[in-house]
Amino acid sequence: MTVIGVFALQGNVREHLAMLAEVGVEGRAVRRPSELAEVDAMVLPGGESTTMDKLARAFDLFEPLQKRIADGMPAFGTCAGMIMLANEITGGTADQETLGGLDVTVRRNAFGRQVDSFEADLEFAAFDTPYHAVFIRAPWVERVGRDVEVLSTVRSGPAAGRIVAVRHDRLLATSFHPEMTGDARLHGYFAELVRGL
Ligand SMILES: NC(=O)CC[C@H](N)C(=O)O
Repeated sequence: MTVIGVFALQGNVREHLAMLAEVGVEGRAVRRPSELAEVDAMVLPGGESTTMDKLARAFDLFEPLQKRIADGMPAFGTCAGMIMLANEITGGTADQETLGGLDVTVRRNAFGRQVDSFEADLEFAAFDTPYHAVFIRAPWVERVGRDVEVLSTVRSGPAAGRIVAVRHDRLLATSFHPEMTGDARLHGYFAELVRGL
């Protein structure tokens, strides 16, 4: 039975667990290395990436997480979670570190201060109908490596063309919060990826 952990030191943990339940996967909150050792994959939620970085280190989760990801554990990073997975970030604080693994450069708070949050309908090749996405002080992807697949971009407005969902092998990342709108299709997509291994 597949078990997907949710990084539970910060962020919308309950909402992600509810989405995983909806797509028929056992979800489990992960706060300790011993809990990480028991899951097949991880969701890294939104929140504040600088705080997540510090908390992960304070709870001795940073290195075990980094190692599991480097060893091929699937991970789904959303918003701050996307930042945590990125190999490279811009707009970070001087001492901010990421777990890495996802060959992209991500710009933090990219959509500008005046647009703290917004919603947009996105197209995904894997879905028949648009996916309604909620962005909160969101990052965007500025560079993608050769093996990274762009899953979705903003369709209109000043940020048109900006990359907001990517997949790199077993790593999936979105700029937005897929746990907030009741649409479990991205969690379903991730669960399929994990089950297919
Ligand atoms: N909603 C979010 O996760 C915001 C991300 C936050 N701006 C960061 O840089 O970590």
